Amino acid sequence: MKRIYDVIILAAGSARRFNDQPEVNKIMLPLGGRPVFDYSLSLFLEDESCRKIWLVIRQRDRQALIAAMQDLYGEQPEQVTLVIGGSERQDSVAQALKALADNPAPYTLVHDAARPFIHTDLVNHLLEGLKGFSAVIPGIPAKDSMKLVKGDKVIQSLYRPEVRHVQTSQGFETTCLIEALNQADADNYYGNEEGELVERLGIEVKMIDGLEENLKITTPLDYAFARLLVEKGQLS
Ligand SMILES: C[C@](O)(CO)[C@H](O)COP(=O)(O)O
Repeated sequence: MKRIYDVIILAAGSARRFNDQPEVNKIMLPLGGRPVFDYSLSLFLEDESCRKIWLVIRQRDRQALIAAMQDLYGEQPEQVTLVIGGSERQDSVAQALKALADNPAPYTLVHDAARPFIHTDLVNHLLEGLKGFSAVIPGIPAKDSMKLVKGDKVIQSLYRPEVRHVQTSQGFETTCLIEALNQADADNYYGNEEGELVERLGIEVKMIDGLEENLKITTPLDYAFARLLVEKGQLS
């Protein structure tokens, strides 16, 4: 099996929507006896197609993360390079791309460390999709109706069958991801996620089916739900 992709795991978020204690990083919280970040880290460590893991962290979490990896693996695994993130998601991805630029893999995946229940099947579907597209992202159908609003005014009702909740991992040809980030930087444009930055280049982005269980731990309620799922043996 060829090691064809690198993954950028984003673990440097400010967790503004999680709590009012910036010193607590949700990706370090315990989930079934190990930290949240280890769920995706271990999946990519075990994936034979994955060459390197660029783990983007906050400077203040560095020591704690190194200590956690020592506990889990005896040492920091050699595939893992720590990168200090920027203030926004996009700045963090840009930092990682800078770090990998000398020797990029053909493909780069971007994953949220706060999505512990990513599955190998999803990673394989992304890689399959990248044979025909420069950017492939997963999404799941919206269950609720979705509306665009400005303040308290409804601007537009979205046609639900065409609406998706976007997930990570997202997969890219590395050259395409670098171009998308460079263009966004040149335009001083900040998007929600990397797929959007590729769209801005006029490049088609393929949507594949995400997984309902691939939830993101954004709020304390999400964390409670994730713990319940692990405790009940629904997910591991
Ligand atoms: C990329 C993402 O997971 C797609 O839904 C989401 O936008 C990440 O958001 P965050 O603000 O970086 O947590």
